[in-house]
Amino acid sequence: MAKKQKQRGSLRGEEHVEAAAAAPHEDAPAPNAEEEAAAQGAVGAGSEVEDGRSADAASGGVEEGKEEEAAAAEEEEREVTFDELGLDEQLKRALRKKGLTKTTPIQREAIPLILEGKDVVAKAKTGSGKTFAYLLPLLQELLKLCKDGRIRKSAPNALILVPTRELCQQVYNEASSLLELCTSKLKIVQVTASMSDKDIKLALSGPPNILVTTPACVAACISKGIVQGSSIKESLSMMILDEADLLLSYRCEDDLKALVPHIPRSCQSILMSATSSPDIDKLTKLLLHNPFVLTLTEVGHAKDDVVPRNVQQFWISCSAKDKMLYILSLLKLELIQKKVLIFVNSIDNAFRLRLFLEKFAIRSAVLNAELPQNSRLHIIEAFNARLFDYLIATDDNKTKEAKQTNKESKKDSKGPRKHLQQTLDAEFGVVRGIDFKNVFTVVNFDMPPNPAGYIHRIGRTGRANKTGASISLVSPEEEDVFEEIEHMLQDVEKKDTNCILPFPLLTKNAVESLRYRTQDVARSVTSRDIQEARRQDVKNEILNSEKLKAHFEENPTDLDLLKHDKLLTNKSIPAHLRDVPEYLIDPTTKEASNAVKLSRAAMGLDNPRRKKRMGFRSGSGKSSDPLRTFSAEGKSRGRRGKEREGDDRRKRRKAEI
Ligand SMILES: Nc1ncnc2c1ncn2[C@@H]1O[C@H](COP(=O)(O)OP(=O)(O)OP(=O)(O)O)[C@@H](O)[C@H]1O
Repeated sequence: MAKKQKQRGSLRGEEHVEAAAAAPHEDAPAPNAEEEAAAQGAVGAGSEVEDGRSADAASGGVEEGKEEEAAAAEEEEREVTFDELGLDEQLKRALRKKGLTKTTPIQREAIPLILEGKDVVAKAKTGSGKTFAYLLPLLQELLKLCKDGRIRKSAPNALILVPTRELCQQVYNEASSLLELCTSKLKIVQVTASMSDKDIKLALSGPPNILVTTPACVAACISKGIVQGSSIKESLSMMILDEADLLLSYRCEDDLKALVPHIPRSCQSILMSATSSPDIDKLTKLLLHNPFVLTLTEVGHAKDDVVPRNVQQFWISCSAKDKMLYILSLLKLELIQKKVLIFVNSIDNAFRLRLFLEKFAIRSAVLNAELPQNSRLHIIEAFNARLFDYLIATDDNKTKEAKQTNKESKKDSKGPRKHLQQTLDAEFGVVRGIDFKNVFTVVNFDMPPNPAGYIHRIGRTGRANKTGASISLVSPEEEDVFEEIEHMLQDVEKKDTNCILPFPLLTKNAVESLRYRTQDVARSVTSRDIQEARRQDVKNEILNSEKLKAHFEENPTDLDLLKHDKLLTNKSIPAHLRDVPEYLIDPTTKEASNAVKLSRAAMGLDNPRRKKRMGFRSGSGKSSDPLRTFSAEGKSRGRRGKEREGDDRRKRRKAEI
């Protein structure tokens, strides 16, 4: 049962439990103390990042009962293993096989409550392991119903609702990877609005035990009669609202309201969220019954309510037009740790940045809402597998461009399609809950529109207790939102000091030494180049996406065959742009850059065997290259098919040269 929960009274009739968090679990592949020190020396020189627990002790305030509090904190920080939570033997075995033994704080608190059958609202910071916190008890409950022969079969028994398709895929993958390791079988499917009604019907025939989907998609299934409301009422035992703080921002309210009449009173509902907001209260009232509210903070260190303690936050003040210069300095002088996720606020900016970096031999990929879904998933998986180090992402589908393109695509939808129609996916969300693996640095090239956006962006690093850093490039026009973010962080930390520190490793000299080259190159990236690159990228990705879909389903580890960071232009890069001459780098910058490299080596990030250990195959040769063996005719081809393939291959080689 949940350890050391403190009853904090009642919140509008709900039981409110505040559970203090434990120390970092050892299972998370966090760097060891030396690595950590090296990393901090590199990125955090001169910073005042505190240890959560000592800060907590200092700010504890109340003299009385200090000892008691310390004892309670010690108990709270005790590591709890999955074995202690009363989980089913097959789930415990599956977790062991995945190398997971110790729970994260949210898991050790939420799992027992959910296993008791309670409705639970769980709020815990990004990357804290909320997915397993609900998946494990959910699977346990369904395995038990199956075993007891009490499973009802007219519709899915459990519904997991998430805001975006990317999250559907992610949750589906997590659950499937556990189920594959269990002996009893449960059927899980994901359906999204991108599927045809026929495919959805097929997926739901059976029916599955678990359905992972978006509120919009499930509402559409009910209204089209693909799923009968009465069947849901008869079968549904559990419903999860994951990333609940984002569900309403994806305009899901009406869809969720449409679902309410079909949810049986007996259904257990769980709501997971990374932040608190009025939206959460709204959803709680709409869908949960007298829930336990779990709010996870790091033993009184409230800052960790929103930003993980292991993430150091920095900022750099610069004009909007100097941002290219600053990002180039950070990357080219190797002052930040890879992998790097760079956020921009528009797709054009993303391509402008990609083209600009490319001219300095820095390869990156762009992730945005106009790419086909398969490509987006491949990009995320390839980035996770360390096949490239820099990913530029637009994180919001409510950009000016999105509104405009959506309007245009509606207008055009009946007419013939000229060229390639670029539609933005309303269910797209890059930042939103995506579990990017091993991102060390998040860069806000453009500042997010609000503090919530900042929290979700920063949450892509420092996941599962790993070390991370964030750097925000703040122009004078963005100072208001930056102040808002700082105030929000100070408010939760209840401190006057700034949580976001000036980035200490980039000197004025270092920046100025690159100015001359940067200005020239930045000017050479024209709007026409950007439009062309953008159009070409979508076109390539659509082709790749269709061709490779089936192949990747069968060979999920062949990711490196799809190069998302391929050069957009085929001009060769002059040597003076490719390498920064030694004489331009001042001694301070050289020292800082060496420290970053050292810390990278200390963390084993340069070790090629590491990739192998992660289970990813390297280029597996011609025969398994889907781009070389695919044909529009399918698997069995005659001579004509082979000839055509040969032609394609020749053409492709030509195009690649
Ligand atoms: N007990 C554990 N030990 C080690 N790693 C874990 C454990 N539980 C989860 N993880 C890993 O931690 C990472 C983050 O987990 P998850 O995506 O569930 O976080 P989250 O709280 O849902 O984050 P967000 O709010 O950003 O969506 C994942 O890579 C997951 O595999």
